Amino acid sequence: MSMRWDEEGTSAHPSMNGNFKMTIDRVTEGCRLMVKMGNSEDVREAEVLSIRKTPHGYKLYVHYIECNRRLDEWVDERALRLDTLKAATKNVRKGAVAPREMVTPIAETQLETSVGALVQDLPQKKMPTIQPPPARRPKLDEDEAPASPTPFLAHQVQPSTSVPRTSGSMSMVGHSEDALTRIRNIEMVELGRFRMVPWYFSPYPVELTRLPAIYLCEFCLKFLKSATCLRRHLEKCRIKHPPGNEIYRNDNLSFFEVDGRRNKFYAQNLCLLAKLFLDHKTLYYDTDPFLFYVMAEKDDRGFHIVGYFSKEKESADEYNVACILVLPPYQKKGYGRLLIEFSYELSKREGKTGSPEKPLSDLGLLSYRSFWSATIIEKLIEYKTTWQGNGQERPMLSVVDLSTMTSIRKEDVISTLQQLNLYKYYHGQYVIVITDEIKHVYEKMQRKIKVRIDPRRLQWTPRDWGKRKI
Ligand SMILES: CC(=O)SCCNC(=O)CCNC(=O)[C@H](O)C(C)(C)COP(=O)(O)OP(=O)(O)OC[C@H]1O[C@@H](n2cnc3c(N)ncnc32)[C@H](O)[C@@H]1OP(=O)(O)O
Repeated sequence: MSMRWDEEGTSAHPSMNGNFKMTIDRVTEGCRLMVKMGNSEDVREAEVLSIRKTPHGYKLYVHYIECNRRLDEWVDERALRLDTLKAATKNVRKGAVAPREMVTPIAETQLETSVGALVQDLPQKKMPTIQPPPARRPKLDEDEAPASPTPFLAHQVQPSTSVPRTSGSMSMVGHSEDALTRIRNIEMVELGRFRMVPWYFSPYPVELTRLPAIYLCEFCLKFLKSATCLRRHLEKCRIKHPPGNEIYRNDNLSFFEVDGRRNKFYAQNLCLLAKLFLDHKTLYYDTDPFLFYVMAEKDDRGFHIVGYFSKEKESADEYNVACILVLPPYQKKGYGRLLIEFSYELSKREGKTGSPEKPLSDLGLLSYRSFWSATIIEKLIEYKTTWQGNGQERPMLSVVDLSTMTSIRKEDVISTLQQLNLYKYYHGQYVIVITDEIKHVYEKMQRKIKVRIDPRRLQWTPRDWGKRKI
């Protein structure tokens, strides 16, 4: 449900009539109401996830219904359409959200903190105190830790309910409904020459969640609390590329294979960073069973991380990608497609078919659909145009053939053909139909794809992890 703020008219805002004070008191975590979105004139139905009292009134963290969580935001109480309030239907977990009266008002100076044009006017977040979790948590260096030690991660991200897998770079389970992990906790990340506004929660040490920005070494991904600490770190840090073997280089683009067991520090830091932009994954600290394929761009200062995908050393479900990410400054430029293409090149070398771990995010689905379509259409067109059968009839091309040629799992081939409307039931069997229209789609796609993976440049031999110690 969405409407324009203008159409509704600010005069209808309940703050204009006398019962505003009374109504705001009825707003609780879990309730729903119409809210004016921060960066537009749209008004959408939203769920209130958290409420803070500030010297200027209330701030509310809201999730817009049927929208991706990366649009969740802190809004001013004036953005609320209080006359549309619907009481909370589900029980808010005890202890997950601080009752309003327990929240300390935020100092005015803190509210005005801003770092660069990208920073939103967010209050410093004060999380409710939760029992500190058991072992294995990322740590700030001793000399970099804040003077007063605070409980570490305010939340153990590993879900307590039963899960199919309890180790891994990230699990597909645990699209957390916990109020705490539904709230973005890091305001800004500085990585190399970029500043990025995170999309989602990531379990960085709680000390860092109170800062206007956190600073990451772009080569080893160590997180630091200030630009000064980063400067000091950079004087010592000798690494100029991701750890592990460089297994591919074409012009200035490289891929490094990072073993999650041998390079635990890097792998964990990579997962923490990635979680800021991955919503539907839960972070674990056991990176041993994973390999991380990090794509980096080279210049005279070193290899700068662009994105990565992780892959289980041994996947019972034959997944060839666990998590995939392109850092926001590099998104929508074709790098996601390159990562996906690379993952299938690895599968081809392994002589296997593969598929990404489910569920896919909205952007993941778009990217995979686009890659699968382009790859399958390419094979169909190649097949149609290159057949030299010396007058013999062309043999039928099957779904299994397409799957073998591309390493795209059979089910994904079928769903792509269906989506492209190329899979038809004809005379009692399914046949693949290549239309003229699809040739135009193919030409358009070819024009769009600027860079591709060159398989000849891949220096990599698959390993049998079953025989090795993971
Ligand atoms: C298995 C899993 O891990 S699923 C999780 C996937 N990862 C995430 O969601 C993390 C956050 N998102 C990302 O990191 C990136 O958006 C990725 C990796 C999904 C895609 O990377 P990008 O470099 O942006 O993708 P790329 O530029 O190659 O585009 C690939 C296709 O997706 C489409 N696409 C990508 N982003 C968008 C967007 N924001 N809006 C619309 N279409 C988009 C592109 O148009 C393109 O399709 P086309 O060639 O038909 O035009």
